[in-house]
Amino acid sequence: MKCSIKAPAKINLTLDTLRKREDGYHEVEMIMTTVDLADRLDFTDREDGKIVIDVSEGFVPNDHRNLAYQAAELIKKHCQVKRGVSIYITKRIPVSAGLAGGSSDAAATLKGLNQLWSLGLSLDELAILGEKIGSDVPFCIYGGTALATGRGERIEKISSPPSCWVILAKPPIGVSTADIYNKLNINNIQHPDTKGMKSAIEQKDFKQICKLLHNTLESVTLDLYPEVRHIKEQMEKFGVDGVLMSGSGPTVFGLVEKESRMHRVYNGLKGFCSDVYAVRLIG
Ligand SMILES: C[C@@](CO)(OP(=O)(O)O)[C@H](O)COP(=O)(O)OP(=O)(O)OC[C@H]1O[C@@H](n2ccc(N)nc2=O)[C@H](O)[C@@H]1O
Ligand SMILES: Nc1ncnc2c1ncn2[C@@H]1O[C@H](COP(=O)(O)OP(=O)(O)O)[C@@H](O)[C@H]1O
Repeated sequence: MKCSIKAPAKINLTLDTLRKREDGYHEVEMIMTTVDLADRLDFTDREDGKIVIDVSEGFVPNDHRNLAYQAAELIKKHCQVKRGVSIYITKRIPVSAGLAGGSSDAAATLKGLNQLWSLGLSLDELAILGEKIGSDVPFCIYGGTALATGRGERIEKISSPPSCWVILAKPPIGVSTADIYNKLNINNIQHPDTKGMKSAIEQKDFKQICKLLHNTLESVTLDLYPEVRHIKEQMEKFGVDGVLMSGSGPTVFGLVEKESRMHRVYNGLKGFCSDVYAVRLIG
């Protein structure tokens, strides 16, 4: 038995940090949406009970550190499955980028094994399993567009924004999410207008969506890594309609309505940044 699942990347249209919690996590409020840049996971059933991971990119761990491995182990134990699985991950989402690549692979693994082993779990049950792996995993289970609260694991689906081009540019650095949250000064934050963004999305008001893009982690990463600030400035210079850093970074995304403008921004960024993608918003 075999099956394949796509694992799309996410971007944060807003990311608000409300307070630091006693468990070390931050209470957040963020609007996330999926883009059509995706990893692909191929699952093959094994009779020997083992979980075997192989990844197209050699530097991504293929052992218990891989979030897909953790997801497979978790659902196998939860449902007392005796069978094993080989998982081949074709990576297309850049790693440690703020695009939830690992979380999306974990979510795809929960969904893929639910299908492969005919476990009959609902999306809500998969999301509850997923939050044990990481705060972004429940969102990746549902996909689409959502308001995420709590530490990011409480998901309320909202309507889709109007589709547009999304230019993603990642400088050649990896950012630690824990490090960025730790360096955030919680008493000196400019909060996004989350409600305003939600209603701009409902009204499919592209201009207002671009105006309200805001991420409280952005200034921390921009101050630490000037190359991220440089990419943001270049995106503005090439004429994107809206620009923001995704998650804890370092990927910066630009929203563009017109295809001709998308080509101009893409080509301009390609001149000095090797990791650039032009994709569609699919949330
Ligand atoms: C910042 C965001 C925004 O979508 O995305 P990425 O930049 O990772 O894509 C998320 O909040 C990241 O979610 P995720 O990557 O799943 O984080 P987790 O594994 O749960 O947590 C990693 C570490 O980040 C910090 N953390 C995470 C989530 C949160 N609400 N508060 C935190 O303080 C904690 O120090 C935690 O140990
Ligand atoms: N399947 C996976 N794909 C990518 N990275 C993974 C995976 N499993 C574990 N990791 C590890 O998770 C860390 C964060 O990866 P990723 O999810 O790409 O970042 P982010 O949360 O910033 O989007 C990296 O250190 C990477 O080695």
